[in-house]
Order: sequence, then C-alpha cells, then structure tokens
Amino acid sequence: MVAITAPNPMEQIPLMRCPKANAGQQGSAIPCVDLSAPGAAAAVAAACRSVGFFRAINHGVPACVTDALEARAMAFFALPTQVKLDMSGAARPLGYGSKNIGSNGDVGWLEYLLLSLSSNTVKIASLPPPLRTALEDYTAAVREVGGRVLELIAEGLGLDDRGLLRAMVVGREGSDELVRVNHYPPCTLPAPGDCGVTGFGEHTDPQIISLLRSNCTAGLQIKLRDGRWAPVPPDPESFFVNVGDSLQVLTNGRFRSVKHRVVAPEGAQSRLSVIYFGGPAPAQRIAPLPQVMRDGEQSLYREFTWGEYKSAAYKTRLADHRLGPFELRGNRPPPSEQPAATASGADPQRCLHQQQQHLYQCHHLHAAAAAAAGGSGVLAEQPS
Ligand SMILES: C=C1C[C@]23C[C@@]1(O)CC[C@H]2[C@@]12CC[C@H](O)[C@@](C)(C(=O)O1)[C@H]2[C@@H]3C(=O)O
Ligand SMILES: O=C(O)CCC(=O)C(=O)O
Ligand SMILES: [Fe+2]
Repeated sequence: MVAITAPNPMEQIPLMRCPKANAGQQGSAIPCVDLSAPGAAAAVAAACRSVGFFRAINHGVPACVTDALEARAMAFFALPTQVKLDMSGAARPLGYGSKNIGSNGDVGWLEYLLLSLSSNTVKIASLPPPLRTALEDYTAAVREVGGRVLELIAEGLGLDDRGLLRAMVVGREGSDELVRVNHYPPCTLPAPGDCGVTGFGEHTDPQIISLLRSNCTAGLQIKLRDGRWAPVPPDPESFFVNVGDSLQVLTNGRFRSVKHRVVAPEGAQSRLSVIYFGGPAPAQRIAPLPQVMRDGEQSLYREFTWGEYKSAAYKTRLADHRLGPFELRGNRPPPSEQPAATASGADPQRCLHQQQQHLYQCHHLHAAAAAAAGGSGVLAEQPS
C-alpha cells in the first residue's frame, strides 16, 4: 500500500541563504522625511527617486490610534484559528490567511488579515467591534497621511495640480484601497548562522503607494539600488512609505518601486505590521503623467488600467517582476534620467532562478519545520 501524505506547507518556506541584511550600518540607507517641514516635497521626491522608500515623521497620527490597533490586532491573532476564519473568512485574497500568501504558492512565516476599504465589502463589518473601531480610526488617519504624501509627491514632481495623485486614491469613488495586518510570531525553526526564515518573501507592491507602521520588532528589509539588502530599524512612531509599481509607471521610471521582504523574528517578540495600500479605481489609466515627461521622451511602458494590472499581478508569484510584461524595452529614457526599469528590469525567468537560489536545501531543517508545524503555536494550524 502506498501512503500519500499532504505536502507540509512549512517545508515550502524558503530559508534565506543570504545574510539577514548586508547593507552596513543600521538605518543609514533609509531616508527620513519630516512631513511638516518646509522642504518636505523636495525631500519626498528625492527619496522616491533614489531609494523608493522613506521614513515619515511628524505625520500627525496620534500614538493612541496606532497603539489601539496594535493591541486589538494582537488580541485577534491570539484567538483560535477557526474563530478567526469564522469572523473574517479565508483569504481569497481578502480575509484571514496563515502561511499562504496569494494563490500562487507563496508561503511565509506569518498570519494576516487582508481587508478592502471600499464600502461594499463585509469583511471589516464582521470583525470583533473593538478591532473594527480601531481599524476604522486607523484607516481614517492613515488615509490622511497617504493623501498628504501624494500631495507632496505631486509638488515634488512639479505638477500644477497638487491634488492629482491624491484624488486618484483617497476618497475617489471606487478606488482600490487595502489594509493588511501582518502578524509574524517568533520563529521556532532553527536557522543556520546568519540566515533567517522568510516571513514575507521579496516583492514590490503593485499599487501607487504603501504606508507601513509596525511594532518594535525588526524584520523588514529593502533592496538598495546596488543590490544589497538594508534592514529597516523598526520605529512604531513613524510610517514607512514605499513607491509602488503604479507610481513607477506614472513617473516613467523616475520613482522606483522598491523590493522589500520580511525575515521572521527569532527572539521572543512577534512582529505586528499594518500596511495601507493606495490603489486607484479599476478604470484608472496608468501611464506616465504628461507633465513629468521631457520633450521627446518615450514611455517605458505600454498603457494599461489599474484593473488590468491588478488582475495580471495577482496571477504572479511574489518575487516576479510584475511590470515586465508591460515594459516597452525598445524605448529608452533621456540620458540624464536613470529610471528603475532599466536598472532592475529582470525577466520572470531570471527572477525564478534567483528564487531557486534562495531555497536552502537542508533536510534537518525541513524535519524541524515539520516538527514545529505539528507541535506548537498558531502557525501549526493550517487553515482550510
Ligand atoms: C503572491 C501574491 C500576493 C499578492 C498577489 C500576488 O499574486 C502578487 C502580489 C502580492 C501583493 C504584494 C503587496 C500586498 O501585500 C498585496 C495585498 C498586493 O496587492 O500585492 C499582495 C497580494 C496578496 O497578498 O494577495
Ligand atoms: O509586514 C511587513 O512588514 C511588510 C509586508 C509587506 O510588504 C506586504 O504586506 O506587502
Ligand atoms: Fe509589500
């Protein structure tokens, strides 16, 4: 008789073979922008051009709003898996998920809630009232910060209409705003030396911008232009802003959608992060803004709508180069510009190869993973 065993999802989590981060001094690579300072627009634009990522301070969101959501979210994740599933539904892609990210085989050492802010979804409404209230307060506040950052971006780009980008996302009827709450429990897998276990694999965010706030537990890393990974020291009082693929296209590659990933925590503390993803309405045309283009400059991308991009993106794996199929490789930017498309334009096959290189083939670790998955903690339970 042949015994057929279901594949253990923990065994599919790639253990990163690269150092946990390899870009020198902590935090030095991360620009910091004071959103209330007079030069904020220029500083935001400089950060989006050079790194595609920055830490925003003086954003105006009271600590009681972020702290309340953190506490309510931790209480939610402490509930039994079945209760969490009953309250939010299994992620498809919205709802409660554990280990599986998206629907194309990506896995990570985390559980999460993925919610849409559009009024016609039932997901937030069915959450426990204290968590729902905390989420509503938080999302109202983070939308304001997102709107302010989009205004600063428009100003930094020299657009006449400072409200153009904000109006695509914040408060636009039918816009596609998501909130994701990620919980990374301390990782029980032994990882050798300077390696870590993947919490959330490397990727870019498809939307226009993302705003992240986390608790004090480290793990987030961003990929710098030179290919090194820089740790992002956690700072619960700041928001971390990253440029999404759509903003890269709107600026014809001047702003860069930054690759980022999360290494699962090893100590005693969980990482809890909340990310707001600002996407436009499905019918929104995503193409370089005429005002950012120089005379004779060609678009680096074929035209598409957010709806088209999102449905294509959600068929990809996390690490894929999602803009690849939309690039017009024959078109070149003016020599003075160095847009991201030419710097990082790997094809999907190359990305797959890089992913495979990250797979750390180590059988005793797989055995330990299987034991951990069967033995303890919330991640041991596999949602249906
Ligand atoms: C593997 C996937 C998960 C994701 C959809 C995708 O097919 C590729 C993009 C992923 C991503 C990354 C940023 C956000 O966390 C997210 C919600 C998004 O919009 O794109 C996730 C998607 C997801 O978790 O469903
Ligand atoms: O949880 C984090 O810190 C980052 C997660 C992330 O990049 C995402 O959810 O898209
Ligand atoms: Fe992300």
